[in-house]
Amino acid sequence: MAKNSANGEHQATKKPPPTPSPLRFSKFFQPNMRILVTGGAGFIGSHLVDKLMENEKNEVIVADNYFTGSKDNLKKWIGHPRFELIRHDVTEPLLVEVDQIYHLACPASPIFYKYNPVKTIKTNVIGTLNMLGLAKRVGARILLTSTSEVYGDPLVHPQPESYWGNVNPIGVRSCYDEGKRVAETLMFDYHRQHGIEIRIARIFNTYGPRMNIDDGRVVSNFIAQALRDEPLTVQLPGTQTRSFCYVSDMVDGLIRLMEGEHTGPINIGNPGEFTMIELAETVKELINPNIEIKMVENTPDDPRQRKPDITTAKELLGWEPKVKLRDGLPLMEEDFRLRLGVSKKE
Ligand SMILES: NC(=O)c1ccc[n+]([C@@H]2O[C@H](COP(=O)([O-])OP(=O)(O)OC[C@H]3O[C@@H](n4cnc5c(N)ncnc54)[C@H](O)[C@@H]3O)[C@@H](O)[C@H]2O)c1
Ligand SMILES: O=c1ccn([C@@H]2O[C@H](COP(=O)(O)OP(=O)(O)O[C@H]3OC[C@@H](O)[C@H](O)[C@H]3O)[C@@H](O)[C@H]2O)c(=O)[nH]1
Repeated sequence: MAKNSANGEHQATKKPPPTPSPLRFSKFFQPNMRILVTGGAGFIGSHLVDKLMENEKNEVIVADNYFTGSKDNLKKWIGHPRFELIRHDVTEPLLVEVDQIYHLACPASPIFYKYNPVKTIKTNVIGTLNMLGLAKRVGARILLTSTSEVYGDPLVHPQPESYWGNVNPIGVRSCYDEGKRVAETLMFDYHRQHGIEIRIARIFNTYGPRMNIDDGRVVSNFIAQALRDEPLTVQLPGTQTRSFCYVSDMVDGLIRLMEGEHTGPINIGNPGEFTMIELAETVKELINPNIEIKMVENTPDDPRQRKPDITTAKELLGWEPKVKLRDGLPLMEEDFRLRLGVSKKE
């Protein structure tokens, strides 16, 4: 068992970080916090950018290759003096002077991460190496958005951070879940070997406005299907469970982790657990009671259960989610209605 890693006990021999720019000590220059968000044009990333931009002391730089993200998600910030957007693939090195790095860049929906698995694993491994190299060079603190998928098809339920997981290393999901596991390893090796300040969030299924309409993940699929009067496609057996976190809660957890004193890994997710049949029934009840629920084939290695143990997040970050599924779904419905051009029937 890992020795309580969530308590930040992996301190090891620390080298001092590089000396900050002389401007940092200038009496006349009050520098802002310069923050890089990789994958900031995506779903969680763009909500994180919105929150970071609310603080006038923050300058935000987004680096994204637009594989699953879009400039549209950031349109309100383009042209803002504290905001910069760079088309950049994290598998290539990046040199920017920053104080913090939120490293999110990686396709997250299974249909997208399986589309080009070699690219997905390169994004996780080479992309994380590049961002760690940057953190080392400029002395930045770096937060990795890891995933509940590091627990694979978990044999321990709910999943605490101390659980090492049950992952198929050669399956069709491995490019993502093994990729994230290696990314976590790299984070800790840079921390132990080079004294880099790291933070690791293990994110559980997150949903909310701005998800791609055809993203392929279950909540966006069901809402889009309900609004298009199409059957809700529950993949067999339908008894598999997930725990869904609303995006504003997620962003709050990520910022607390970055600003706090603990390396993690820390689970960030909502412990409310639902079977996929229950989720379909809830969407049907809330959005379109006339819709059919259809059972369809599943894909290999689909985890049968998933629920975060968030004791660590509560204790170390003072964080817990506030938005219940029944309250979050209508907020997402509103956004999907606008984008699909489907108005509510009176
Ligand atoms: N949403 C979830 O339920 C969830 C759960 C666990 C972990 N995560 C993690 O959170 C992060 C964000 O997820 P999301 O749901 O917002 O996904 P998303 O697909 O909406 O966003 C990912 C962003 O990364 C960009 N990107 C992908 N590959 C890149 C590359 N090589 N270089 C630069 N940019 C690249 C995409 O264009 C996109 O803007 C990911 O790291 C994901 O693994 C998400
Ligand atoms: O239309 C659908 C889509 C999906 N599903 C089911 O819904 C469950 C959740 O599937 P999703 O594709 O939304 O997401 P998964 O939980 O499999 O993976 C996610 O996990 C955490 C993150 O790292 C990623 O966002 C993603 O990999 C699965 O059991 C899947 O079989 C359906 O029943 N119907």
